[in-house]
Amino acid sequence: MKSISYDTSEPIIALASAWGESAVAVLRASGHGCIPLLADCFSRSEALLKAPSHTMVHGVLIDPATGDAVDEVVCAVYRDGRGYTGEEAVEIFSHGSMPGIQLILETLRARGFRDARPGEFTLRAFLNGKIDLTRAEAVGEIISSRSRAAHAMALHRLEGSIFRRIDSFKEGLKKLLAVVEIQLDYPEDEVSAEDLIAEDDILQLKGELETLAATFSTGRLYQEGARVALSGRTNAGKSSLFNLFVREDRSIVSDIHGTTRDFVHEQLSIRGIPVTLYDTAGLRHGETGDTVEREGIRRSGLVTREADLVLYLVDGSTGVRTGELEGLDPGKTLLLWNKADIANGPAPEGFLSVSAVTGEGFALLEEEICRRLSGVKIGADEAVIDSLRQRDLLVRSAESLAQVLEGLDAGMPLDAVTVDLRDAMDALGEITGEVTSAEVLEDMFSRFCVGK
Ligand SMILES: Nc1nc2c(c(=O)[nH]1)N(C=O)[C@@H](CNc1ccc(C(=O)N[C@@H](CCC(=O)O)C(=O)O)cc1)CN2
Ligand SMILES: Nc1nc2c(ncn2[C@@H]2O[C@H](COP(=O)(O)OP(=O)(O)OP(=O)(O)O)[C@@H](O)[C@H]2O)c(=O)[nH]1
Ligand SMILES: [Mg+2]
Repeated sequence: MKSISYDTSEPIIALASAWGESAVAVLRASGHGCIPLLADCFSRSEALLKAPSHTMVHGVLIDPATGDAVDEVVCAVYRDGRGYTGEEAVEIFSHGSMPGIQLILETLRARGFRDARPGEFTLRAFLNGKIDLTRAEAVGEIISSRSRAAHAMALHRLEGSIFRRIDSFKEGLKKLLAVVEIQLDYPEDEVSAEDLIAEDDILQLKGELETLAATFSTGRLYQEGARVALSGRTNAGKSSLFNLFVREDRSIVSDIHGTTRDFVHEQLSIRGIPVTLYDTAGLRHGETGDTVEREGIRRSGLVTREADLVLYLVDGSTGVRTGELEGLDPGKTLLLWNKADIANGPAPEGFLSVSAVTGEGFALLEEEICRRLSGVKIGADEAVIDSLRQRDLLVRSAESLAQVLEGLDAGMPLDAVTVDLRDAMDALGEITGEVTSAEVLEDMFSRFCVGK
């Protein structure tokens, strides 16, 4: 545990801001002795050496080999045990010039810094006990978040929401294990596992683990988004509804059947869920269009098949054609009764009434899309996971508890049941990083960006 194939005591350096021209760039240096190393190539060497933690020093970086100025910078100083990495660190705010950044990196490499590996600053923060693994993962998740909702959820995790949940699960298990382990020390007392372990407690804990594991699909949804396709016969109003969603005249609308020839798509956000919305070529029954239209319909069919949710529009002024709803997958189809403003009658059972022209029913439609995609409603302060690693470990922990319950039912001896209890505990320990192999750490942090 905690033995990584590269040296975590060496001073490291990396560009922390994006690689490119910018107003100001940030370079991070971390590791024992990095302040004196930098002071050797700084115009105000004494000021840097004496700077208290969490203060800034302005000066000029100088190449000590030549005495040439490298760049005018501001250094932020973090003393041992403080700051992000929990070790001596300096952030250099330089001009955001690409050749300038390269020159700084070269100068510092020559002074004994080595280039940081991806995620190495965060790895050090973990190894130095500044953050647990759920928070370390949250840092990566914040950076890669693709929607505001995903960002807010990841920030919540950085603030410790998952850590606290796991910790409370661990507390519950710890109490159970304490009782059991005392008993194991006195094998002469004949107490059965069933007498010691309350099945209800295990059942409840198992349920909570499964509930948290299940939030993974929500976390993924808000991060990766969903594909939603508009489908239906020609002239049903798909392109009109598409334009209402994207709030511009993106797709051509006309009363000519077969106006949309090829699918069109746009990115949008529906109640915080990133959605790729597709407008497709309308379907014709009986009559066949020209070859271009047929190819458009074929391509649209592929889009519909791949979609997570299909909004199937029926023109409410002409109604449902016989057989037109056959072959739709009810699991991922939302039936819409469009043109409610001029429809002959109310929406039939199972249809949601909307009008792409007046906007009637649109808010309800958005709500229904959100409900259908996420399945569950997530409160603002609820913990949601977005890590496959955490999900798998939660499932493993819950499975171990299932084993405990089976063991109790089968009248298994106490020591056998204890093995499963301990495994449930170990899986939780892996989530926060108390028991984690070097391979897991290397794998996790290698997916971070350099400089993080
Ligand atoms: N300049 C800068 N901005 C940054 C970061 C950074 O490392 N540097 N961060 C990196 O991701 C994020 C913020 N994370 C940080 C976490 C801890 C500390 C820190 O100095 N902690 C002190 C306590 C400070 C206090 O008293 O509030 C400590 O642990 O001693 C700083 C930034 C985003 N912005
Ligand atoms: N009154 C009314 N007219 C609508 C509504 N939605 C669409 N229309 C009209 O219906 C006609 C067809 O609309 P489109 O959005 O082009 O229909 P489409 O489903 O994309 O048609 P294709 O691309 O041919 O498959 C247009 O004249 C629209 O103005 C609605 O809710 N109410
Ligand atoms: Mg169209």
